[in-house]
Amino acid sequence: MLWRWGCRCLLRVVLVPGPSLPSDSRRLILLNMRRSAAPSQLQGNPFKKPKFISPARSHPSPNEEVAKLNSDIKLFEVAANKNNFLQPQNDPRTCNFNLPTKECAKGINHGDNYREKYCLEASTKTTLDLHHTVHSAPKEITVSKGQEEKPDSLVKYFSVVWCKASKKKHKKWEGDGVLIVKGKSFTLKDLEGKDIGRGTGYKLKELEKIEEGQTMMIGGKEIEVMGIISPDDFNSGRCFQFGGGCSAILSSSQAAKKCFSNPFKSVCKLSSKENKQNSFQSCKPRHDPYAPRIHLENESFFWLLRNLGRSTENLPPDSLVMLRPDKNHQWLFNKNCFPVVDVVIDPHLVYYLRPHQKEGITFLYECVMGMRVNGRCGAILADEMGLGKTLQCISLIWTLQCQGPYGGKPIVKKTLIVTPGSLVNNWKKEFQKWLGIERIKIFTVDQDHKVEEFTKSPFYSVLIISYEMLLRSLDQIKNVKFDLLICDEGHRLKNSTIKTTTALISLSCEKRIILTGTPVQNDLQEFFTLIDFVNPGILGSLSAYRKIYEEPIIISRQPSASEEERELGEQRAAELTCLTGLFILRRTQEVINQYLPPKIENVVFCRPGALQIALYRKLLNSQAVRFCLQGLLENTSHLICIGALKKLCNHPCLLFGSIKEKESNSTWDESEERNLYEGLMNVFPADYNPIMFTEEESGKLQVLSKLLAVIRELRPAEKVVLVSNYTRTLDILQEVCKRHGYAYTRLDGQTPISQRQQIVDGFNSKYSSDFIFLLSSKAGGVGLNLIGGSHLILYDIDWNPATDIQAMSRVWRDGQKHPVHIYRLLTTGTIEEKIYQRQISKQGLSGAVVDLSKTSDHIQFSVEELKNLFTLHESSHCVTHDLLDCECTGENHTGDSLEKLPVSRNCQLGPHQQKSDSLKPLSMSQLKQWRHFPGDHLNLTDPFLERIRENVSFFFQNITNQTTAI
Ligand SMILES: Nc1ncnc2c1ncn2[C@@H]1O[C@H](COP(=O)(O)OP(=O)(O)OP(=O)(O)O)[C@@H](O)[C@H]1O
Ligand SMILES: [Mg+2]
Repeated sequence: MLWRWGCRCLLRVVLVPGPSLPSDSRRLILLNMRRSAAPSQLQGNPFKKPKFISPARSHPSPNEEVAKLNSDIKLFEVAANKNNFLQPQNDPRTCNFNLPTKECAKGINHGDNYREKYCLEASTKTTLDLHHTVHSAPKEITVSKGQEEKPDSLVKYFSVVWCKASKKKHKKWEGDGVLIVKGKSFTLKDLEGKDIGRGTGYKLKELEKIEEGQTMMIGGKEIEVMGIISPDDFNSGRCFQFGGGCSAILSSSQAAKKCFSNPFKSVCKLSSKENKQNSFQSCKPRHDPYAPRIHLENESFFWLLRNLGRSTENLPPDSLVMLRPDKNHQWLFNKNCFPVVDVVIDPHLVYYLRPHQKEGITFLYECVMGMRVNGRCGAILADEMGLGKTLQCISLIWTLQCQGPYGGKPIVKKTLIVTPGSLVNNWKKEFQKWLGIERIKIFTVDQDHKVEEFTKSPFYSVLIISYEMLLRSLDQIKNVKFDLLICDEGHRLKNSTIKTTTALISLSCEKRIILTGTPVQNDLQEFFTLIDFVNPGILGSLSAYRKIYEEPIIISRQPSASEEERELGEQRAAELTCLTGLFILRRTQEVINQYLPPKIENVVFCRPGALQIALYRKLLNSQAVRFCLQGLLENTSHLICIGALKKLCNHPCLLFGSIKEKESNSTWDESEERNLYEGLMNVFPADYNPIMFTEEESGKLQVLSKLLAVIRELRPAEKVVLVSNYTRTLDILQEVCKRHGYAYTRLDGQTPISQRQQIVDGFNSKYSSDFIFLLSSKAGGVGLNLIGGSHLILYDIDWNPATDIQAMSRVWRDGQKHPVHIYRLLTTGTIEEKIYQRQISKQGLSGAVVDLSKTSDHIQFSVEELKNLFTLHESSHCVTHDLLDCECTGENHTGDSLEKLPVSRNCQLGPHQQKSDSLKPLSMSQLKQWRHFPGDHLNLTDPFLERIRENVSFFFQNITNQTTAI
């Protein structure tokens, strides 16, 4: 009834008191009052009212309460163990109220019926029943003086609202109360049971007529009768809990419904003390789960829901509501029987989230809450680069820090984020970008800000630290109880023996998330380590895992595998995918393509300079290379040869410098490198000075120089990210910048962590005058957002495709305003082409990106492979194109139709990609579909390529999100 009266003005004629009443009460009163000040009128949610503590009984200690609750839970547990938990439980002390049926588990979509049935009624019953058992009736009310000798039937109880008597036209009710009418007297009590008004000498006849809506004066107070209270509700004290108004004439559950019928009016904001007192009372979602504010951009979220077996009917389209816990979950995690409350993502964030991010947050929430795999709280979010893994995590942290499904209690107090050094401040920045500086207090660890500061202060809830610092501060970190652990770029934990992994494993935090854009997929043992880190023990012991999964899968993929072995391996792989797929999520770049500008990727085959060719020949004829090819040298000798050839491709002066360095070394005479470098110095001009290097000496440097010039000329407002794996090479590129007067900035391994974000921000700023960002891919290849640049030039190639893919993903990301141009420079016919071929065929074979830390040191080469590596193809325009078996004559081939071939970038485990119809590795096939043409082709439409063609033997080009003008 309270709600019905809630917001209207009342005009009432009230009773005429008898002559013995005080004069102010004796008048006939015309009341016209607003009723907004009484708590019952204000809040709507009676649970927010001050709790009544019976003066007749000392308040039970928290322990008593817990003991009581525990015994209740035990009852429930027994019932659950007997598989009875779907049957209604009539014992009011048990937690039967909180056992939703299947419908409940549909989760995200709670229709009205559902809300009524499970959220409101059940939750409130909990509260009612528990209060019933904890508090006894306030004796001074039921047996107050002068009332004892009269039978209860003569006593009547009413719920009322009251205010001081006044002649003001618009009055406000000041509070809820309980009116006790006995014989000819009234007593008015407030909700703490205190007498606040008395009156005697009324006519019995009039007293009998008191009814709902009636207003009257008593003891200097005006009151309005809201409803009748049953003796039971009065004796139990319940009427004092709920403002009297909802108890008497409504059954408890009805009352509950009423009290919850508008649960979104205000958000519970209780102080910690109040929180304790009202632990069963904060049962409203923090945000409106039904608010129609935003529109989902596309179908993918609905698709996900359907895939998860959830109903999409009546789905509130504009709010993001997390799955409600099912009965099992409640049984495991809701030991205190708190009412179940919707967890709703902050609409402020939802407004910005992409559909795949909403999906991702839902996924992460369900994982860390242990809803996807019973009792396991780990997840791997392996979205490709730039999909906003950071925002998804921030949304999760913010949600869990403020909300929870049980009584709304937050799930997470402290979060630990471990990330590569260059991203520590990026995380902080992202927190500020999405949540501002007030909502969450972030602490970042660096030289000047130690972990101790975080541990001593209750102020911060999120600690962001680099992997390196984590090792140094492990002891202090272990002293903090973190509820959520996020390992960014977490593929580095693939090795269980490295210190970082053991350190992180040693933390007791159960909810663990690994973020990675380049997950380990090809090495099953490393895969195990990552899985075992987030969900310890889920795959059993390592030895069991090897027997059950690893061995059969590996055997099945060998060419000699029997049909039976192949089948078994595929089944095991499928099983492993199925199990781990519950807590691994990977989406590819395609999901955000529509939000990004066009991307023009180019592989540019640069003709080597004359000096390069002469030196290359000499190196290939060296004793060291010959011995390598005969298998006569130590295992690692070929690596020295490969290293020398790679340096030469970047620039001959690098090779010159390293020979000079070696020669000055005292061990030079016995050095293996002597065999490689012998006679090489004679090939350099006699007066060669590496400091005075020229661009003409390196094919790639010539192309780079022209490329920078044309970008500067055609797009003066655009900037370039220039990436290399080597700092020495970066030195050369830096020198080129200086010579041409290009403003630049640089980030490499030597850059202090504390300065890295500043450098990135400076470059991204539209006010920055920097034209070039020199980036070491090892130091800053992962995670950085360099959207200030719209041209990215990958100057050299890495054995590991993941390293290059990571680096190339720095500019084509959310926030990029210009079409993005990516240039991968390779020296034609050299080892660089071979590495590229290996990269793409390896990708194709595995159907996955590979582990970032794999370098050539880990690669085993057969003699055949070494022969191929150590061959210079001087007459080919492009060896890679020659290998493609392309029917084109090399003249502006527009590529095969993309529809012809399955384009799968699925990086989960599963049936081997070789099963694909294509006999060729997939990526090679994909490359064939790119536009390709020789450098001397007549009609180059791309103005940038047009300008560099002189030094280029061949181009491959692929355009994503093509619009008209590039
Ligand atoms: N919904 C969004 N709307 C606008 N910008 C977004 C959105 N989500 C993310 N971004 C921005 O996109 C950029 C890339 O996000 P983020 O760094 O989280 O990517 P990531 O998935 O971690 O990639 P990586 O694997 O490279 O680290 C950031 O600048 C981020 O602020
Ligand atoms: Mg990232």
